[in-house]
Amino acid sequence: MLKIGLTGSIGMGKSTVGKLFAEAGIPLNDSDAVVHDLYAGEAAPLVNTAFPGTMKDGAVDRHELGRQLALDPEGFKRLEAIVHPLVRERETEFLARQQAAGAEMVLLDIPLLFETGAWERVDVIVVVSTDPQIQRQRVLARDDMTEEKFDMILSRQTPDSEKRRRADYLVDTSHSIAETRQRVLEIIAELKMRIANGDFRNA
Ligand SMILES: CC(C)(COP(=O)(O)OP(=O)(O)OC[C@H]1O[C@@H](n2cnc3c(N)ncnc32)[C@H](O)[C@@H]1O)[C@@H](O)C(=O)NCCC(=O)NCCS
Ligand SMILES: Nc1ncnc2c1ncn2[C@@H]1O[C@H](COP(=O)(O)OP(=O)(O)OP(=O)(O)O)[C@@H](O)[C@H]1O
Repeated sequence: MLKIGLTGSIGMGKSTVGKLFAEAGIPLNDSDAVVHDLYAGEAAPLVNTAFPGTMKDGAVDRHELGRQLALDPEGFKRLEAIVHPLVRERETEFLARQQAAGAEMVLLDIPLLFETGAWERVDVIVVVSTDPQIQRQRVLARDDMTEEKFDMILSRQTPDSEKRRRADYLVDTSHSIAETRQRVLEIIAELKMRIANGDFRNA
């Protein structure tokens, strides 16, 4: 089973591209979605112990957590020590399920693919990118986003230039969704060909 790692900096279009792979029939594990799910229950008491006042009705209040982290960015280390092992467990379960189902390839959407060393456990790296102006425009258009928060998140992520350099495949999201979908289908077709050619030792 081929493991494709999907990554990209904030606002580059990673989630959108992940969905396009899923629509094309590739099983997807979305780490940001897993975090959302964990915050809705399982992880909430743990996060609240480390960051008092961040639990509301049994779930993590992301706005309050984001506010506390903006005041103390060092807190990310404590938060990641709680969240990342749980995310990793869910990923392992996903892979076991897909392997049992006989999937030919799967997509792991991991925003921090390079930062956490996850790149070492995937077979192929797909990086989603666009130019910095489009990225900034997209992100600042979101509710609950400020220049400060955007800059803080960017500063915690591997630079786009390095991501592009380390990519096996690049998806440029500067144009229409239709063009992006074409690119995704092209990558899938090429990977299927490479699997058939025996290019990957794990697939
Ligand atoms: C800081 C939090 C509360 C902000 O929540 P919010 O809903 O406002 O933003 P969202 O989760 O959609 O993330 C916005 C962007 O920041 C990126 N991001 C999230 N966490 C991190 C991090 N620890 N380091 C760098 N970038 C991060 C996301 O990939 C995305 O590009 C939230 O992102 C969080 O709890 N992060 C810690 C968990 C984590 O490390 N997630 C990364 C994927 S496993
Ligand atoms: N060709 C395109 N491909 C992908 N996204 C596009 C494209 N054109 C416009 N967009 C828009 O750009 C935004 C990208 O958001 P998306 O949530 O996919 O980014 P992300 O990289 O996953 O962000 P984050 O890292 O914050 O989770 C969406 O609003 C999407 O509709």
